[in-house]
Amino acid sequence: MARKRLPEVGSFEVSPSILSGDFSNLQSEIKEVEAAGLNMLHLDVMDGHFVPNLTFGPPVVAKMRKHTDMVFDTHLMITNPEKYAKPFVDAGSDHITFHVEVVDDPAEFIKYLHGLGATCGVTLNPETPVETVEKVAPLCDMVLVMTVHPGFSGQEYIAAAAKKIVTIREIVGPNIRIEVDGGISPETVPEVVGFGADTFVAGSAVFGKSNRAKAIRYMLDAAEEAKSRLGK
Ligand SMILES: O=C(CO)[C@@H](O)[C@H](O)COP(=O)(O)O
Ligand SMILES: [Fe+2]
Repeated sequence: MARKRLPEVGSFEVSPSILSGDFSNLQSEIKEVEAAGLNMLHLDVMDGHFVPNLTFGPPVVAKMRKHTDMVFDTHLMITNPEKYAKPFVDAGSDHITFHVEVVDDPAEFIKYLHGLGATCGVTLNPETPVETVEKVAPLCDMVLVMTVHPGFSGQEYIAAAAKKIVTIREIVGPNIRIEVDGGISPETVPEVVGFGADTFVAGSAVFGKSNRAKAIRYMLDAAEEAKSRLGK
């Protein structure tokens, strides 16, 4: 089967974060969410410098790549994304999200990522003003809004940070995905759908549950219900 690409806008997508999965059993964790019909897998890359935690690098991505055609939605929480983007793409990352806080020329970097054949996204920490992504968000394929301080799964959703989605939706219009990451669950999904998000990263709310297919269904149902209720 051909490798998937970031889905066009028009659908709600759950991108389950493998950070909450069982790292000793990656193959079966991936198969379970793929069998539930998901298109994307969220890979949280941490360097112990930009964030106070460490996860994995390109060799692990290459091993995971052998087991799935899902879009590898790679969230680089690292100080030097310019240095490591290509090794991740070579290892099988389809989509690269970088933090605006650590890139000097985001527009140039977006051009570079597209040149590597990847789709790309910019993201910003909860305390980073939305103005920092104003110029470059429209150049991306998806914008990621952090609703926790990056570094760990299982943290509480920060509603004040989620409100930035409204402004970002105004900036990018309807044709670019807005992904939200941190504390996303069937309880918080309705609010972010109301703000304009369509792509939901979920660690604890998917891999933290024993029945992952059911957890994913709850999340997508909550999004669809919010959409009809709000007439979106
Ligand atoms: O980027 C991060 C954390 O830095 C996230 O992707 C988390 O892994 C999401 O986990 P939950 O908040 O959904 O448990
Ligand atoms: Fe993430």
